[in-house]
Amino acid sequence: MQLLDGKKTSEDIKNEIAAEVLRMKADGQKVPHLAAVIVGTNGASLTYVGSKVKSCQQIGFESTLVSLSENISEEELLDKIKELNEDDDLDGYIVQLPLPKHIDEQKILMAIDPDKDVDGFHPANFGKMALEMETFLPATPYGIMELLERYKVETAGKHTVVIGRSHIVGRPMSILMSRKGYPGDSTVTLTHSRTRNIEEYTKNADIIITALGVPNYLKGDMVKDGVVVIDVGITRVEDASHPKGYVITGDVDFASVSPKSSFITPVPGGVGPMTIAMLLKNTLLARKIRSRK
Ligand SMILES: Nc1nc(=O)c2c([nH]1)NC[C@@H]1CN(c3ccc(C(=O)N[C@@H](CCC(=O)O)C(=O)O)cc3)C=[N+]21
Repeated sequence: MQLLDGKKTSEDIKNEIAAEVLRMKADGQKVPHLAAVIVGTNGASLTYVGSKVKSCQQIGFESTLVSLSENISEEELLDKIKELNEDDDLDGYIVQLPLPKHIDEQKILMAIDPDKDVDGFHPANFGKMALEMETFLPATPYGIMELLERYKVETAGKHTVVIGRSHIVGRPMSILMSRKGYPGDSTVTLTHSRTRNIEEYTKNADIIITALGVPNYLKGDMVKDGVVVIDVGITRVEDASHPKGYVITGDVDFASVSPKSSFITPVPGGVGPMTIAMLLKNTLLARKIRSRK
């Protein structure tokens, strides 16, 4: 069993980006500028946005945090988005999800300028991804592809089973793994809440990618020997014995699954940190594309 160390790999990637930022500076070029919009004060969202800002400082990016009230109207948020689209100094931004219920998420994501959509959530970018064109790949799936590549995990002709069909993880992941080239060329099954007898798929999978948000869902008796397991789940489970009052728990029952696996991501320290690194990589790409125009 080998750990796919997302913490270390994300540090490697950030160091690579930092070196490139230094070169840009030495050339007198503008450094990448990323903004994050956060509506309300969800604890997990704050943690994520906080580490994004910290990472920007670490690698020499400019960053802006746009903190908005939980009670902001959809119209006001759309005005803010328009402002960010028109801000020539800004290379890319994300609108942290989920948004409060009174705001139509789809409408907001559609309003983001696709050239600044470093999350890769806009339909134009999602379409480009599916058609194998150059674009911003959604950060979490992109991070998983990067982990597979850096650890030289074989994917061609393998049976990949994705659990979960969310627009930001499961669905794009299923597309990326079936795309031509490496990592990809996989035969993909996309399973979800309406799938019957899911173990029949997981037991026959060479690679399993779980994006469910159900702590410890995948058990050792659901997988075959030698399986590659990617755990996208990050649920805060209350635990009074820990200083923060919770533990971050994945979708995979690590104790029973890891002995049967060839490669496996830990939680925390797996896919999560990779997501942030790839968001930064997308922002670097956004800056490069904008500097050509
Ligand atoms: N527009 C948008 N884009 C996103 O990419 C996006 C989003 N909204 N909304 C929320 C989810 C979640 N997400 C995480 C990223 C990093 C960690 C991460 O670094 N996790 C650490 C643990 C951090 C902790 O202590 O909570 C780890 O797994 O090791 C977690 C979660 C990005 N998301």
